[in-house]
Amino acid sequence: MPVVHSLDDLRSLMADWRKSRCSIGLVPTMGYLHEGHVSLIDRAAADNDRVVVSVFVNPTQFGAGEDLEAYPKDLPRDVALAARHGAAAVFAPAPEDMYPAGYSTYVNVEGVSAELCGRSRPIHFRGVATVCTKLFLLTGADRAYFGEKDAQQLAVIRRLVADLAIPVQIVGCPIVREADGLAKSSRNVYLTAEERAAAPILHRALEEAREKIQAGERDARTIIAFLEDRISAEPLAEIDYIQAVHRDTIVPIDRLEGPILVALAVRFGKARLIDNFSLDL
Ligand SMILES: Nc1ncnc2c1ncn2[C@@H]1O[C@H](COP(=O)(O)OP(=O)(O)OP(=O)(O)O)[C@@H](O)[C@H]1O
Ligand SMILES: CC(C)(CO)[C@@H](O)C(=O)[O-]
Ligand code: BAL
Repeated sequence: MPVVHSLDDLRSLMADWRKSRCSIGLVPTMGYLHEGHVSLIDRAAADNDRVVVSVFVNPTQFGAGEDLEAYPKDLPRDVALAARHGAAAVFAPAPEDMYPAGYSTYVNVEGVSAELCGRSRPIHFRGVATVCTKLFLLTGADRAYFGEKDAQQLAVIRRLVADLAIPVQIVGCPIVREADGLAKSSRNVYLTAEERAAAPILHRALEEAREKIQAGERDARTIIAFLEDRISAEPLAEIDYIQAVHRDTIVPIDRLEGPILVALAVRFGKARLIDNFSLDL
């Protein structure tokens, strides 16, 4: 399976695939692949003739003081895993090829980027939208696969391709979890043993909140206060945000009605973990 580093090599490989009338699935990742990524690759391989997995720790989505340098990497392992799950190529560009000297063009998806992670990571979604636009244009993919763990990212990408009329179908894939409910994340490696043992509180609390809503609770503040109480009782947890929003527009809501997303970000030591659930009410 080819590992492509340059933009020109990627373009010519995609042109070959197109010439053979193959449909193309794209799975954008930052590498250090786990079962969450694998579920996206499996789905892409089931839906498309060819799958390209991108592995790129995108510098423009990291703010000052975030973990850009520390982000875990293991390209040989990623390549082997992607190949085993049916990928036909891995695209692993260098930052200076994606952002050469003089680079000045960014994609800003307004509104949907503002709340949740946008509050504490103000430039994050500009970087995500920019790199994803570039990946969509470079690959000409028919479909691109994103995890529901990053629910706001999924909403940003859906808005982006609708607004810019990019002809790629965006496919959302369910959250893959550890046996104790913790959402799989490359950043889980930052957790100490004590923090790892405490982190499943996020999923437990979200499940309890979901049950309350399913039992009829419709006041968003009640649900958020419940989650704040449950999570702040864990001494290792430091809440970044807990919010209830409309799932597509990411606008905060007071009443839990329609397509809702209840999402949180919580720090455990060096790891900032995100999780969520969504319901159609
Ligand atoms: N547990 C998971 N279940 C489903 N999809 C996931 C999961 N974790 C990541 N993904 C998806 O994989 C894609 C690439 O994500 P990324 O490489 O940032 O992995 P990550 O584990 O989420 O990393 P981090 O948590 O450190 O940001 C994204 O679309 C993301 O939503
Ligand atoms: C979509 C993405 C690969 C863009 O860098 C990243 O934000 C991620 O891994 O979710
Ligand atoms: N999965 C989102 C990538 C990031 O946190 O930068």
